[in-house]
Amino acid sequence: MVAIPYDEIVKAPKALLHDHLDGGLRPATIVELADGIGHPLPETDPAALGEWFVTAANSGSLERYLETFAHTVAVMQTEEGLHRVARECALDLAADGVVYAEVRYAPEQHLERGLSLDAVVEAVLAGFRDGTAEAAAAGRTIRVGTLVTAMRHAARSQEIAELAVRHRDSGVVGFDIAGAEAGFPPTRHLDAFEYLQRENFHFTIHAGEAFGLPSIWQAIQWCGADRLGHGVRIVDDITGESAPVLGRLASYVRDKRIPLELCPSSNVQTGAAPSIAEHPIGLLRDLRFRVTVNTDNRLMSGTSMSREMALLSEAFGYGWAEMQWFTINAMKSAFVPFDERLSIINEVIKPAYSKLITERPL
Ligand SMILES: O=c1[nH]cnc2c1ncn2[C@H]1C[C@H](O)[C@@H](CO)O1
Ligand SMILES: [Zn+2]
Repeated sequence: MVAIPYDEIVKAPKALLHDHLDGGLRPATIVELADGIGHPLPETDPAALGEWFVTAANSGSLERYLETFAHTVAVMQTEEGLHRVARECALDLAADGVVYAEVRYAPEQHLERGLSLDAVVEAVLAGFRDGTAEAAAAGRTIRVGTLVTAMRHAARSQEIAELAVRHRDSGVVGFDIAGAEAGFPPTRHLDAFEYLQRENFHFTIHAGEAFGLPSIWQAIQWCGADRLGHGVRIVDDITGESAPVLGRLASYVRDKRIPLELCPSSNVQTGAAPSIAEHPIGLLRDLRFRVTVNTDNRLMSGTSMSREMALLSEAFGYGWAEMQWFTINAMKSAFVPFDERLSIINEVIKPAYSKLITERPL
């Protein structure tokens, strides 16, 4: 089985739908910003801090994995901090060959030093605009859309949904709920989802990661989610080894082409999958669910979009055709308008992959 070399994956265009802004900081930036505000860190050497995040997040439990965010959220409490983190995020994704990204974060977690919700959103949007412009000037075109997240254990989702809609014309392309899943079903936030539907807005819901089918069912059938954040436990509704049989929910998800935002490394860390090689992405792709590949938290997983693709290529023997399929699936499922999606597919993704397939068949 031949895997695509990592360096070549970096050069190929990739689309990313599920990446947390507060899960993707550069370790050196955390050290500098933490120093400026007197926030104590477990490690002060950037390389050691990067390793600390990955080790601490390797807990096998979503709840413990989420505890590591205390150190990133702490340094994202000022306009300068938020702007810097967003700018660097756009630059890092562009350098990794990501041409389209939706990056999410929860504004309600960034109010500790007196910022308003709107000020948080504006600082992040400005950071993305500046990072995107710098990347373009260096010859790397990336489009970054923001998803505004509400925390599922809190009770601010209606307010956060309204915040997202208020900024829809300046870069916020969707809404999400995140945080611990068990005990916090998506239906707690039904008012917010119904409001978003009335506003013709888009949303995804973290579901089917640390909790199973009931969470996915509620996200889709009660809340009307456009996509599933993770959704990996949909495999619990698929039986039969040699000839898979889909239950009613799995059939519905596949029939309706509901996008699954799968995050292989993150799923291994939180215990949602035993290993990359045994990750349900193999089965779900074979069954032609609308599978997309994502990073979730680049810092906590020590990963990147290229690394996730490389791991899958090694584990499943995926070549350019599969990588193009994942990338087009993501672009088809993006929350930006149809014409923008189509132009990235037809003018950026397809030409690049046909060149790769011809010049370097893999
Ligand atoms: O994979 C995840 N599942 C649930 N919640 C998550 C995941 N990754 C990050 N979060 C949380 C922690 C962040 O502080 C928050 C907003 O980005 O979302
Ligand atoms: Zn996530």
